[in-house]
Amino acid sequence: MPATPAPEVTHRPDERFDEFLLAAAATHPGHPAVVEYADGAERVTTFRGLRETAERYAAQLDRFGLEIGDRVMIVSDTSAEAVALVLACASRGLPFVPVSPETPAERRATIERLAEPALCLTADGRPEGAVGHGRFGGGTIEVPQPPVRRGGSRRVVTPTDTAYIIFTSGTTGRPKGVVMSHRAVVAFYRGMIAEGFVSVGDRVASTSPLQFDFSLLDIGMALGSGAAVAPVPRALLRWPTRFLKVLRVTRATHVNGVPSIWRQSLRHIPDQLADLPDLRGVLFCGEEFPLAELRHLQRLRPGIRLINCYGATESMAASFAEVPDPLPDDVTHLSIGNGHEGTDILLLDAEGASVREEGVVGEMYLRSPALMTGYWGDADATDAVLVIDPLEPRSGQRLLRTGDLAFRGADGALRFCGRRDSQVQIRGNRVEPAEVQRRLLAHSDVCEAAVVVAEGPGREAELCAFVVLADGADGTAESDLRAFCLRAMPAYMAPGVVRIVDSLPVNQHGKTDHRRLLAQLLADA
Ligand SMILES: Nc1ncnc2c1ncn2[C@@H]1O[C@H](COS(=O)(=O)NC(=O)C[C@H](N)c2ccccc2)[C@@H](O)[C@H]1O
Repeated sequence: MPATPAPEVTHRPDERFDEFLLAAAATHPGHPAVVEYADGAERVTTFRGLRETAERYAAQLDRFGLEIGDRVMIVSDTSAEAVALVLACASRGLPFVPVSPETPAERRATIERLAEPALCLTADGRPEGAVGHGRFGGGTIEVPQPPVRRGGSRRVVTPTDTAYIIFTSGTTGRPKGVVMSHRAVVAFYRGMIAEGFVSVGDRVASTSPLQFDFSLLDIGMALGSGAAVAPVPRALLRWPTRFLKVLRVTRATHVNGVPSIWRQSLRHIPDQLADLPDLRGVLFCGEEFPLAELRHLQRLRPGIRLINCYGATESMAASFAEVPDPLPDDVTHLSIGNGHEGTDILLLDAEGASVREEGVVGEMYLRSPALMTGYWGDADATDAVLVIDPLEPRSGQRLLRTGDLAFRGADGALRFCGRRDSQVQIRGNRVEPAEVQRRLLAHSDVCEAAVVVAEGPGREAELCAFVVLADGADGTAESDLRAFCLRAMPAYMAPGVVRIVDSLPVNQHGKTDHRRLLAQLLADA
């Protein structure tokens, strides 16, 4: 008798963010919703427990008489309590603004100045003095100096109201607040759930900080499917043996994260990675996964499902593409697909005309119901990226101009090939640093590479490469790597500087930190 498929979760149209995430509480109340790692053991919060805690927090929030649209800043990593508070805020139409506890005080103050939250709640017991500052935990909220009630005119929360604001780095140094409505997030969640990555009973390990929308993807992917999210404690993530222990103890069936989270395990404890009993899916995003590392992961975990998720915070994400297993040796670029269900990614040339030919590079524009409302308090920056449909301007429809370059493969699917704004002219020739990085990664002795552009007044732009060699490849010199590039690309594309280093710095989101590499270069100049 074939096993009857586990009954999936039923959703209804235009659910609020919290209604979407708690839908499974109606059909699977006793199932795990959040599985935390606590002192070597798992601590389970069921969907019923999560809903009850969210209701307690909502009742606590009601005491402050806030108005729909008032912001609540939440300073916490992902946890059952933080997810419950996020759900409570969403149920009252209070946009949450997640900030990591390790955020430097100055940046947190900047975000607070921009967002002007009515409440700023931290997870730990630190008593906060300022008005509206307080703490949350165990279903209670304590604010020594509550905000002044301002009364208001709003009546009900609508799908176009703001669910959250994520502050991400802005090129001008001023953080940009990405405003996401209930409708946009739930539209994205529906598109993602339709891909069928996880199902009831699965456990999705989440490795991104709550302030990074990747964590919100993990929470939506898990809870929206009736599965559990298993937050990996930030302090353990950087130790491969502890990271894998968390995955083992929480019985993670799926792990979501940026590519760099796998680097140390692949290098130093591949056998432990091979032995994890429950792992059957990995979703990665945020930057390209070095292909040698990806192939290594496939060899260690035969049959594992690898998903390349592409997208920007302005739409949470945009596409999912399965990595072929095994990844053919001649593949140099991973497919990012053509947009998840309900979206379409256009490829346009500099004149705004569609690019259809295979292999021709264009810029991606995203047509989607999951687009952000705009940047918080910055209409000009919003208009620069939410542009009128270039194919039909009369409609007034807005598309996200991604700033990302791609080309179509023989299968018609898109391949990411760098950022428009990272292109540089070297001796009059256009160069995409990502292409030089990819060439270096193709060297069998190279396991990590990054290419930055050193430029300044009165000096030629110069490509500088930072390379981490694979274990045992000590004989390879910088000159060998430069010669390797020259064998496949014109001289102006070969990096003028090649630095062999022990590791590459990553930023707070786990992505290669190009700014730090540049600073290193300038400091040594
Ligand atoms: N799979 C990729 N290959 C290659 N370059 C990529 C890729 N995913 C992004 N990127 C790059 O990262 C940029 C977006 O950076 S971001 O705004 O900080 N957001 C993120 O990185 C995370 C993103 N919001 C997200 C969250 C949750 C799931 C998926 C994606 C994109 O515009 C791309 O340039």
